[in-house]
Amino acid sequence: MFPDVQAMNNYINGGRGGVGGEGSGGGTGGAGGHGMGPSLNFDIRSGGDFTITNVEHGERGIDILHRTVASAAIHDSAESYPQPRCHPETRTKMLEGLHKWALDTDSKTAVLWMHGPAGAGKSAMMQTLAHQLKDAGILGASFFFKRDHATCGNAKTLFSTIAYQLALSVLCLRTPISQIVENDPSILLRSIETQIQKLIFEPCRSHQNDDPVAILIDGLDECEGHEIQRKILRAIRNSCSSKHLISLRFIVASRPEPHIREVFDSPFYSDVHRTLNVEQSFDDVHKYLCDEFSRIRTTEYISTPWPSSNVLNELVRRSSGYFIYASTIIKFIDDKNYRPMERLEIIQNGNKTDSEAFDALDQLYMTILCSTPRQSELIPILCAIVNFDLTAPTIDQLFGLADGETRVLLRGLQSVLHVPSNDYDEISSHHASFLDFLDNPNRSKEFCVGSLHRRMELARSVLTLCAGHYREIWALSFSSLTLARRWVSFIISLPPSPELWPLIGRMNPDYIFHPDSDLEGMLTWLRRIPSVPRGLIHLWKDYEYMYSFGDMISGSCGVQQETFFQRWHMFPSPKLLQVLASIAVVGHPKLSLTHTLLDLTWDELRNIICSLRPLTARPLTALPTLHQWVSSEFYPWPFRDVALVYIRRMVRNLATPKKANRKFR
Ligand SMILES: Nc1ncnc2c1ncn2[C@@H]1O[C@H](COP(=O)(O)OP(=O)(O)OP(=O)(O)O)[C@@H](O)[C@H]1O
Repeated sequence: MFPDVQAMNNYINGGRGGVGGEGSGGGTGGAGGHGMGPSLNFDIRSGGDFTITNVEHGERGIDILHRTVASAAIHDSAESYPQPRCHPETRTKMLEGLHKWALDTDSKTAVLWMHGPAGAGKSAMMQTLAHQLKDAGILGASFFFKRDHATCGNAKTLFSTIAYQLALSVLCLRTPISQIVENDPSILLRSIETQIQKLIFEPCRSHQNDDPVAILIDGLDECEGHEIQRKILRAIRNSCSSKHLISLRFIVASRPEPHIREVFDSPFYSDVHRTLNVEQSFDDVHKYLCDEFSRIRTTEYISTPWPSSNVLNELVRRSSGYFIYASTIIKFIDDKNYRPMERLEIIQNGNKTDSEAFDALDQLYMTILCSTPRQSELIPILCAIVNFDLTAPTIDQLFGLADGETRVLLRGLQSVLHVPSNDYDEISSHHASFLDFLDNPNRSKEFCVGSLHRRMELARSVLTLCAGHYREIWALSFSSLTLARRWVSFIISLPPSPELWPLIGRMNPDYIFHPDSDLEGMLTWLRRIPSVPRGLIHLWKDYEYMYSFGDMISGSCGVQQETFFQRWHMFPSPKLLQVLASIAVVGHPKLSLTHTLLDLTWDELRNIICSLRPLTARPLTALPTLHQWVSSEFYPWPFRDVALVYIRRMVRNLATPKKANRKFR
């Protein structure tokens, strides 16, 4: 299993019909008895993230597999639209070479590593290649990693997503892959080595397909964790040693990060892979710019020849042959809020002295930022965008701005930022290089958001927001949840500063208890400084205890509830039993739910849970397990009470119509 994965497998078995009635004499049989509804068995494993797999009895493996798929990672996913694609007649040679290699059944190599710097055009090539291979009928699967994305930013579903696509694209693999999952659905929660082995290599070893099958993995460096990235490469390599009836061709694209290069350069990979460096291409950029300017001329009814060939050549030179520069200036010039010719003039008037690849890009970003009004208000917003994934309304709230103000402030940055027109998608950068640029003081100078001063300013805004009321609708938006989850890691990345203590002490715990909150990290951070008030450490120790309480229960070897209380000569209060029942039912990271549903203040909840600390701190304390709390014969009523509170709440929610068009994730 992945480390830190919590999993719940629900096995849902179909209902049984009642026995038939008895016949009497020569008459007809009596009516059938009562049937039994479906039964639900669940098994819970502990860890960090939580995955629920409902396995319906008799369900096909392919359907079980489908539910784990990271659909946004697939090359033609609607969720990730628009994906970068190569402009027609660009990168043709490299694409042809890749195509040929993927088709070559005699090739000695089974893995190709495509590398190139940020913005070189790797993803655009991988997208284009995926479509070409699909048309040629040899695309087995694709997976496009996206940094920090919930499903595409890590490797948890990499091989199940690939296996699912293989089952659909290679006819002879459909039944074996489906059968493997059907026989053992827990395969989807195993280590990546086991998954690749069982879901991909074993079926390919025993089934025959004449054509090779290509598997494209883009942006390996965007997958969370260097060690996982290495593991993926090792797992792929291991497969090359065994004989398959189906020839698999892996194309892996990434930036040339040292830890990835090390794996490919090691003897382990020596004779099974090829490399392809995505190099600069001035001709391709020239072609792209010519075509794009011609398109803009037509759509904007510009009759004069524009731009002149000198200007065009200068732009090509400044791009250093990389598309990131070219595509950024086209987005800047093609902004429907402005006149294209004036926009091009702004670009031309930027400082022209540097020729290094990304100096030109930096100048471009500088020029774009300098052309925006209200820069001093813009910088804190950019700092928030660099550190968190946020929607425009969340940013309005974070900085106490009037509704819609963030959109107004970001209007001039459309060429570098994607600001969705709806209120529930997060603002993102068109290209990661813009965020890298903003973070680096040597590059972005006065616009830099990576300085300590800027980050402290953001920390104050975040903590002030988190000290306030937890608004339910606001809290349901994905971006505010991201903020609530990530604020701890952001704060503890700062050097400790006394000016933050009062704000940290005033935080509303609704923002604290989330599945990914690093409370231990926060406490370590606070303890590092001798001047931190003791009361603050005490408060956070309590929070940490409250948060870890559920873990203690689930990790315990288990004793009966009444044994537990008798052992410590304790007579549990009704409230304590209700709190335990609620934690057992909704889980400990969701303490906010227990606090709201049982109508307890945070101080009350803290006192109740922390009253158990002296008992659980004693060595060899065995706590009842979750199951024992829930099924207690000695104190059964708190569970009944809690169940009633929850049912009432659910009925009330069902009776309240939801706001139309609001997207909850
Ligand atoms: N051949 C091309 N034709 C048109 N646009 C391109 C081409 N190649 C890249 N681009 C554009 O250049 C920008 C950067 O390209 P891309 O995202 O593919 O780079 P990358 O090498 O994958 O970068 P990173 O390593 O940062 O992920 C994108 O906006 C993309 O649309």
